[in-house]
Amino acid sequence: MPSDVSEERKRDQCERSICVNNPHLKSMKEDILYHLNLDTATHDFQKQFGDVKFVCVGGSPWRMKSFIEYIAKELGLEDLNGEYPNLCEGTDRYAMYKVGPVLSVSHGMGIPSISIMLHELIKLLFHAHCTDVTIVRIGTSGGIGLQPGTVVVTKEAVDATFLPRFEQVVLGKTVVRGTELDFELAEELLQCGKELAEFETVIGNTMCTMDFYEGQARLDGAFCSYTEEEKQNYLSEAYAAGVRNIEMESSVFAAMCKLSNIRAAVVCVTLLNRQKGDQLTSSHDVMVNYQQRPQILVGHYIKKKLNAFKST
Ligand SMILES: O=P(O)(O)O[C@@H]1C[C@H](O)[C@@H](CO)O1
Ligand SMILES: O=c1cc[nH]c(=O)[nH]1
Repeated sequence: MPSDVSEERKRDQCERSICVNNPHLKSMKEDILYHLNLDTATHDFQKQFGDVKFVCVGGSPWRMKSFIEYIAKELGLEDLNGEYPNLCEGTDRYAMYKVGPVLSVSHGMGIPSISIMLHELIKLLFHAHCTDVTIVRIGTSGGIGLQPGTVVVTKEAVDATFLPRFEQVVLGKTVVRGTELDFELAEELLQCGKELAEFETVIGNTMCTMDFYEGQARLDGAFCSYTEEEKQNYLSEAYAAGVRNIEMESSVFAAMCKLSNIRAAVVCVTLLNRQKGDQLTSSHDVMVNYQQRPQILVGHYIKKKLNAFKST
């Protein structure tokens, strides 16, 4: 049987429970999620996290704290003292907050950083016996051919050659993984953008790069070996391939969520139009406003879903 068919079957059997595919886990007495400063010996994961249905992740700990404050208010779950403890206290690698069924986790910058966090987060959800979880990356990005402040819901996460794949080196060999996201979820999020009508929301491909400067064809890094014209040609090729924004985590995020059978989406605001420049010149207030947009959109989606659960 081709491996993708058996993988598909395995996934169907899981029925939206979290899939980990590691035979070694069973023989471990305890599991230490080192970078989250959580472990199965001293924490009851099922009790603490078993009710999680929505996970939002983003690069900055500050953004993920502000998201939990926002969603708590939206869901009427505000803490009277305004206290939202960091569940990863004791490590400064990542920050994690929870209100009701919503978990908010920071992942730092770039593929290696989000990948480590996702390994540990996926195991956390697995140990907690969570089911039917939706995970959304709420991030920032550089746009192509879009007004700054536009929110892009990712259709496909592509690499720097515009292909929907993520390459991981395992035991010295390159393993290529698919980066499909949940199309239905992306459509629902786009619809939420339309309902809100507070800012432009579009669907498009997101290019995930290994670097912010040369990797994203910037002219303002410490090194640059190409001309402005070559930069513009590359961005035009990306646009022609359906790319509407560029960031640094979507491909591994999509690949790992797909492997673990978690419904996933990427929603990033564009901070600038890369065809017009490289430096981020908007004021602090404008940047803060832009960063809130994916939070507002995903907050609307979560509220809608929870209201729908209630009425069934
Ligand atoms: O979630 P964030 O805003 O961190 O995502 C993008 C991609 C990189 O991590 C970072 C670069 O500024 O922003
Ligand atoms: O241009 C940008 C802006 C935010 N994040 C990126 O990765 N690129």
